[in-house]
Amino acid sequence: MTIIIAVDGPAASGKGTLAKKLAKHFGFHHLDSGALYRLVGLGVAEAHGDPKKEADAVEAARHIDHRRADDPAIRTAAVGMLASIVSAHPAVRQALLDYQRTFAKLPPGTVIDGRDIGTVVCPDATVKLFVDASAEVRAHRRWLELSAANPGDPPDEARLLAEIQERDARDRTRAVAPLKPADDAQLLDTSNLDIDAAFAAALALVSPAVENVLASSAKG
Ligand SMILES: Nc1ncnc2c1ncn2[C@@H]1O[C@H](COP(=O)(O)OP(=O)(O)O)[C@@H](O)[C@H]1O
Ligand SMILES: Nc1ccn([C@@H]2O[C@H](COP(=O)(O)OP(=O)(O)O)[C@@H](O)[C@H]2O)c(=O)n1
Repeated sequence: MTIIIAVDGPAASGKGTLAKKLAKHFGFHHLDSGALYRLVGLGVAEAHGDPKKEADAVEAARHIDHRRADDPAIRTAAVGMLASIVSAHPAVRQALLDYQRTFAKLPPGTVIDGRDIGTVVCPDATVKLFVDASAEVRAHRRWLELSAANPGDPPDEARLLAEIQERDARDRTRAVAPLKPADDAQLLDTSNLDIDAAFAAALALVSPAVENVLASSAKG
């Protein structure tokens, strides 16, 4: 039985950082589901389509190039905004569902981060985390990240905060798979935790469930 750790949360809450570290710790596979939506957003832009048009967004979703998941071009605030617009189309979410669910089953375990992993993609996940932090803290973290990636042209922090708030509001209020904690998710606020402290807290929350499954599969 594959162990699935679902890590959801709003923009720049640190869910990707925690998901990667958890995957490394347990020797599990990691999927950044947000990268899929970012690739769709980028695909629409490159095809000169309209992200608000479901047909344009679905076309891009059917042709995403997974090899570009590490492309820095998808990490910009502008592509984050496009991702949030295309991800509100039900048919786009549907087009990406099979890939995520197939990935989730890779043995011995997977860690997937996103917005709807614990609620829609993997409602039966072994354990679910919902990572959060204040909007100001999240915008500052994203500012540090984008400034480091592009020191010659750092983004405006106030604008980043506004964009993150706009994106979160859209993600939280969309009709399909809105951003919200699953009923059985464990909440982790990282506003006052550095990366090491957040990881220690995340590990303490998920370890009991993971160890439990590992112990019962060892017994056979
Ligand atoms: N607890 C934390 N304290 C300080 N910085 C953090 C923390 N968690 C993540 N970061 C940094 O904040 C930025 C956004 O984190 P990331 O994991 O990409 O967030 P998300 O996946 O939720 O968008 C990254 O530069 C990351 O290194
Ligand atoms: N499982 C997911 C993951 C991302 N998304 C969408 O994709 C956008 C970009 O996601 P992301 O995880 O890369 O964003 P950040 O948290 O890294 O800023 C989000 O704002 C959501 O609109 C989603 O709808 N469902």
